[in-house]
Order: sequence, then C-alpha cells, then structure tokens
Amino acid sequence: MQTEVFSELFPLLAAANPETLDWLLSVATEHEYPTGRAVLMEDAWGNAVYFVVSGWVKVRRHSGTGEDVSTLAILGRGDFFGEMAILDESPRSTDVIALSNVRLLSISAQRFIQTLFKDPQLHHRMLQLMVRRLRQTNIRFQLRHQPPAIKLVNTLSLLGENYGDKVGAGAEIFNIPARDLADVTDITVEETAKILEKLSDKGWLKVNAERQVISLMNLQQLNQLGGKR
Ligand SMILES: Nc1ncnc2c1ncn2[C@@H]1O[C@@H]2COP(=O)(O)O[C@H]2[C@H]1O
Repeated sequence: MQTEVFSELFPLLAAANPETLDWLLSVATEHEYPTGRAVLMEDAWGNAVYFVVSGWVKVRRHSGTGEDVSTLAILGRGDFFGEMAILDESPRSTDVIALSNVRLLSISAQRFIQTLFKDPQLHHRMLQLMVRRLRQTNIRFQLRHQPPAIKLVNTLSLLGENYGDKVGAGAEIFNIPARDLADVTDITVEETAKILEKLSDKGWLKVNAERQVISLMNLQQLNQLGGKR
C-alpha cells in the first residue's frame, strides 16, 4: 500500500506527518480473516492495534455470567480497534469478530505507542476519534429505552456518517448482515425488517436485498431523527 492511500483510507493517520506514515507502513503486518472468525478475544492480553482495510467487524461483550452477548459497535473500512488494551495496559475489553471477510493491518503496541509520543498531531487525532466514539456510545445509551425505529435510525445514521460511500446528499452502506444490524441496534430482526420497509416507503432509504446495500437518501433527516445534532 502506498503512503498516500494509507493516509487517505484511515482518518487517524491523515493527521500524521509523512515520516511517521512511511515508518508505520513499513512496520505494519497484513492479515485476512474469514466471516465469523475472532480477531480479538475479550479478556485476552493483546499487543497490537488494528486498522480495517476492507470488510466489517463487530465489537461484542459478554455478560458477567458469560451467557449473554451484546454487540456494542460495528466497525468498517478506515477504522481502528485494539487501542484500549494497549493504552491502559489491560486485557482486551471486548471480542472483535469478523462480520465479513476482512482485511486488516496491525501495528505492534510498542511501535504504536512510540509513534504517539513522537507525533503530537497523531496523538491529538487519536484522542479526537476516541472522544467521537464516546459521544456515539452516549447517544446510544440515551436511546436505549426509545422505540425500535428511533434506535435503528440512529444506527443507520452513524453507519452512514462513519462508513457510507457518499452518494449526493445520502450515503450507501454495503453488506451488513441483517442479524448484525439488529444486534447492534438491540432490536429483533423482524423489527428491523419492518422499520426498513417503512423508511423505504417514506423514501428516506432504499434497500437492495440482492446486493445487500442500504442507500440512505436523506442522511440529514435521519441524523435529526436518530438523536444527533
Ligand atoms: N463501544 C465501543 N465502540 C467502538 N469500539 C469499541 C467499543 N468498545 C471497545 N471497542 C474496540 O474493541 C476493542 C477490543 O480490544 P481493546 O479493548 O484493546 O480495544 C477495543 C476498542 O478498540
């Protein structure tokens, strides 16, 4: 991968200086995981941070008894994960599971931390992106008792904003399995299908089940409904 592609693909790295980028790229290792494979396991010790080159992963956590799992987030192309255990030197906070075939780059903890100390812009950008995640988590927490439609609209608007391929005023989200869309929203698959149909009737999105694409036609309106300002 070329340095410019590397910095364009990853918002975290767009802020890094060119020497940092060249160095990071030279020490990064490529990985491919098939659908369903665990990339990280909750409570395991970890020594690398990961960048998603293509595909989707889900972030999920087990309950205290280990019986229940909740999906906390879906991360995709351009995102990073695995930074928490590295920064606070604790075990992994969650599982990270491949939702599709996924291509990743990893950078060892030691090298990544070394780079953060050397490059203040990168350091600052990392904090900004972690704050953004916290804001998104706060909104989801606030919406937990809201009707399923509000929760799903929030999920869609987050995915559209974070990962959508922009198309005019809207965005397209590709290939997220319906089961995982429902899980991350904390509603049922049946509720998800009904709400998608209603939103589609209103013209706010289009679902192409064959190509597994959801096109968000009015991202601004979805953002407002989903609780974002
Ligand atoms: N609420 C969340 N939203 C998005 N990503 C998360 C969330 N919780 C954990 N993660 C990511 O999942 C990773 C699991 O391993 P780490 O704890 O090292 O780092 C974690 C974060 O990168």
